[in-house]
Amino acid sequence: MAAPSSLASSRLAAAAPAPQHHHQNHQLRLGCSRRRAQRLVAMAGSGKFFVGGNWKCNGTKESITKLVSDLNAATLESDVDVVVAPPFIYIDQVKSSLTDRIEVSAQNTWIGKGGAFTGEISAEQLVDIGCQWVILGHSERRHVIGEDDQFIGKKAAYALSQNLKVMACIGELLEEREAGKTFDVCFKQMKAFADWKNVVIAYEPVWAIGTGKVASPEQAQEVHAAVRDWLKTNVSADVASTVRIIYGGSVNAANCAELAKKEDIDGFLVGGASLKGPDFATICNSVTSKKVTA
Ligand SMILES: O=C[C@H](O)COP(=O)(O)O
Repeated sequence: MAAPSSLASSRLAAAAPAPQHHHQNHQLRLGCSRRRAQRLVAMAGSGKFFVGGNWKCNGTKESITKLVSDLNAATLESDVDVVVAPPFIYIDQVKSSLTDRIEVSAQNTWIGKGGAFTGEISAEQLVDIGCQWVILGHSERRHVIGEDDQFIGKKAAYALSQNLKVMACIGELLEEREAGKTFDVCFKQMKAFADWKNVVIAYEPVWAIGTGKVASPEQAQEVHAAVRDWLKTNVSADVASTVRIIYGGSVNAANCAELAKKEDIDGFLVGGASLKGPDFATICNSVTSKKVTA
């Protein structure tokens, strides 16, 4: 595997915590190469590169009008699925003004059917306004709001039952990585999700989110490969070979190309850089780096 070549990537990788050591790493990587060859065949036509923009709790009517305008004007490669996730109150505005080329996601949803749940938004309501996706299990909901695996798993099952597609987020805290628990944490979080059809997995190490300390391509690839291996063992070879595993955490226009070259990185979930239309378009178009090495 090629090391990051640009100065920017090298600096960012150096700032990140040390890679996870795993005694089966060599076998894992050899296995992944074989899996990749199968996966490209299985994914043909349906397993596009995927980039999501999570706008989090940012924006105003004015700034979102500008962002949508920039996105509408962007030239996007044809072989990338693009989704943006505005705050709830702007979804309708975005949905009605954004090109159909880009799908729209919520950042959360209620656990079940709507009703007397003050402040919540149901999956049925999201579908009603044309929203196609929902982000679930994001670290800010796990670690700031306090959502646990069981709650997240139920939300995912209900959202999928209502025909929303799901970006399912997993990822370890810094102290969990330093304790060598990255894989265990991610696998435990994945057990909460039962149905993998219409799910994209977003590996987002918590220490990399909003910190500028992006995971190195090797760090991200290592976890993505392990996640795929876990799916093969615990779900099915078919799911393992077709599900998209995207990386999130301080992805930007400068570091996306090196990350995209890794065989098990199928795209990105982008926070801060998704608020700038041209930068987000550059990240979407990093699929061209993927094609060079695939
Ligand atoms: O959902 C997106 C992630 O939390 C990444 O955010 P970030 O790109 O600002 O680090």
